[in-house]
Amino acid sequence: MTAHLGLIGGSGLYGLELDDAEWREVATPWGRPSDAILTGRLDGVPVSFLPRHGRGHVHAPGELPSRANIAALKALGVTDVVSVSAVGSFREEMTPGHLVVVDQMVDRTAGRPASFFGTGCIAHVSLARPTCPRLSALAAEAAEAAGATVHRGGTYLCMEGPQFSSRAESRIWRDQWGCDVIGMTAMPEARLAREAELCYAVVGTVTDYDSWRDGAGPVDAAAIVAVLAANVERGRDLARRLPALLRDEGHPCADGCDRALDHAIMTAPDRRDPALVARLRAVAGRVL
Ligand SMILES: CSC[C@H]1O[C@H](OP(=O)(O)O)[C@H](O)[C@@H]1O
Ligand SMILES: Nc1ncnc2[nH]cnc12
Repeated sequence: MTAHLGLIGGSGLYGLELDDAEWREVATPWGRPSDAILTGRLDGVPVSFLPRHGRGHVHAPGELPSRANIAALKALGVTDVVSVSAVGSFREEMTPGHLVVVDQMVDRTAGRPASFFGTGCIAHVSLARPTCPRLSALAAEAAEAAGATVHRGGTYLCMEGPQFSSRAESRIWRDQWGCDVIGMTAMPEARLAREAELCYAVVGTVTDYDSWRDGAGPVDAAAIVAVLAANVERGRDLARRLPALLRDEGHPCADGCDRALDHAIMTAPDRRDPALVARLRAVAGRVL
C-alpha cells in the first residue's frame, strides 16, 4: 500500500504549504468534517491536512466531528494520521516549547461519539497501544530533525473541557494517575483511527504547566496561543520532513494498525443491520 500522510492540525495550526495544493470538501456517512481538507504532495507523497477546529477555530473540543474527520481522511486514501496538538505538561522537564510523542492515553471525555460501530454491527478493537509505535518513531525523528526537543513517550490525559482543570484535578492526574500531559482532543480520535485501521500518532506541543504547580498562576489561553505561535514554524518543518520518512517505511504496519479489524467484528453476518453496514463500508470495507 502506498503511504498517504494525514495531518490533523490542532490549535494554532490551520494551514500548510503543499505541492499541487487544493482544498477539498469531503462528505462522509457521519456528516462533514471540521473543514475542507487541504490535499497535495510533499516529496512526492500524498498529504491531506485537516484543521481540527476548522479555519478560524470554530469547533469546540467536545463538539468536534471526529467520526467525519477520520472517515474523510480514510476516504481520501490516508494510511497514517499524525495529530499535532497543544498540551499542558505535568512534568517539570517537559517544558513549554518541547514536543511529546504520546504513547499512552487516559480518556476522561464524556458523551462524545466514540465508535463507528454499534448495535447492528459491533466490533471490539484493541487499544492497548492507542498510538502506532512505528509512526510515532517517524514523527519523533522528523521533530528532532526540525530541531525540537522531543520526549519519546508520555501518557496523555484527554479531558472533556472546554474549561481547564482545577488544581485538585491537575494534581490527581499527575500524582495519582501518572499522566504526563493533558489535552482535550486526542480522544476519541485515537479510538476512531484504530477502528478505521489507520496508523495514528500524537505530537503534543507543550504550551503550559496546567494548574498543579505551587505558586504558579492558572492556565491562560492567551499564553497558550503565544507559545503555539512561537512554535508553529517548527510544526510545519516537522510536517515537511515526515512524508519522505514515511515513504521509506512502507506498509503493512509492523504493529498491525492496518489490520486492527481482522478479528474484531462480533455480530454474525446474518444479524447485521444493512443500513449500518452500508455506512461502515466507508471505514471498514476491507472486512465487510
Ligand atoms: C487553546 S488550548 C486548548 C485547546 O488546545 C488543544 O487543542 P488541539 O489538541 O486541537 O491542539 C486542547 O486539546 C484544547 O482543545
Ligand atoms: N493545560 C491544558 N489543559 C487542557 N488542554 C490543553 N491544551 C493546552 N494546554 C492544555
